[in-house]
Amino acid sequence: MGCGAIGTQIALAIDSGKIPGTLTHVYDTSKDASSSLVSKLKNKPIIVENPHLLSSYPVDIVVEAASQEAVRNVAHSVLQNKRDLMIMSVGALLDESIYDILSEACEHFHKTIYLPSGAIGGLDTIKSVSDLLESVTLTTTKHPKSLKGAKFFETSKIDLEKITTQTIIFEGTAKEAVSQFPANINVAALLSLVGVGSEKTMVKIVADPNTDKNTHTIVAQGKFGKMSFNIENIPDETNPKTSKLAILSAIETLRKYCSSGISIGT
Ligand SMILES: NC(=O)C1=CN([C@@H]2O[C@H](COP(=O)(O)OP(=O)(O)OC[C@H]3O[C@@H](n4cnc5c(N)ncnc54)[C@H](O)[C@@H]3O)[C@@H](O)[C@H]2O)C=CC1
Ligand SMILES: O=C([O-])CC(=O)C(=O)O
Repeated sequence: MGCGAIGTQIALAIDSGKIPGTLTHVYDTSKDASSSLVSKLKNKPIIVENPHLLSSYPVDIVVEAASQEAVRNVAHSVLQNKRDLMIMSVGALLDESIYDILSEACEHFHKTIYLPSGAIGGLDTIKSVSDLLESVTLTTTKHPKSLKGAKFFETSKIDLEKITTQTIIFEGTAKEAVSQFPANINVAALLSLVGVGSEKTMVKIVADPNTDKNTHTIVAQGKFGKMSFNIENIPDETNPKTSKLAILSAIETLRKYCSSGISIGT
């Protein structure tokens, strides 16, 4: 579900055998996007007419790489149809009612939702010390063009076109960040879910016209000590909002899902 930057690369990884699975069906609200994806593949999946059909076939897992709205509309029915689900638009899960409904559905239908680490690392360590955490902060720096189109700019006076030096665009909680920048800061949602929650995880978003990277800096402190994690991601060529690592992390999660053998890491 979602045939953009992430969905296309996942499909190509299945087609090339890197992920040992079969891609049977795809869906995108844009027919051009789904047709363009299918045209790139040797083994052609069926394009379905509505997203609920994806889980009506006997598949093992449905992969969401579309939008928070797609998660809100389709995630529950996927679990109800007894399919596992991988979610990239993790920001949708910061709505507690959605989180609770999906979490209960996982238990009820004995299914799992997979959230790849996306564009960051360090989630394994933060997860391990979660009971001892006192603070978690995330600073994300992107080129202004990678922040374009965010809901935040509908009401803000900041004009991205006029930014000439590093400028702090937003400072606040992960909850606010994810609602104002839904396509930019899913990583804040991931950090919130494994750490101190979305009201206590603090986020700073910086626009830097002189960078060609999507940089995420995480600092976590608590009764275990202090850790910091910095990553300078190369953005995807087709969608500069999305880092190459987010795509690779989705591919690795699915590769692991489709493989047996030794599993390394927390
Ligand atoms: N967890 C993480 O670390 C990361 C998550 N993301 C998120 O993953 C999602 C996909 O990212 P990209 O592939 O880079 O985006 P993209 O914009 O390149 O592609 C998204 C595709 O989904 C389609 N789409 C949008 N709403 C839809 C819906 N309701 N149902 C079906 N299709 C729909 C669009 O037409 C588009 O073709 C986005 O929500 C993005 O914010 C992106 C990067 C990192
Ligand atoms: O890919 C990235 O650098 C992060 C991103 O867009 C997100 O978390 O939504």
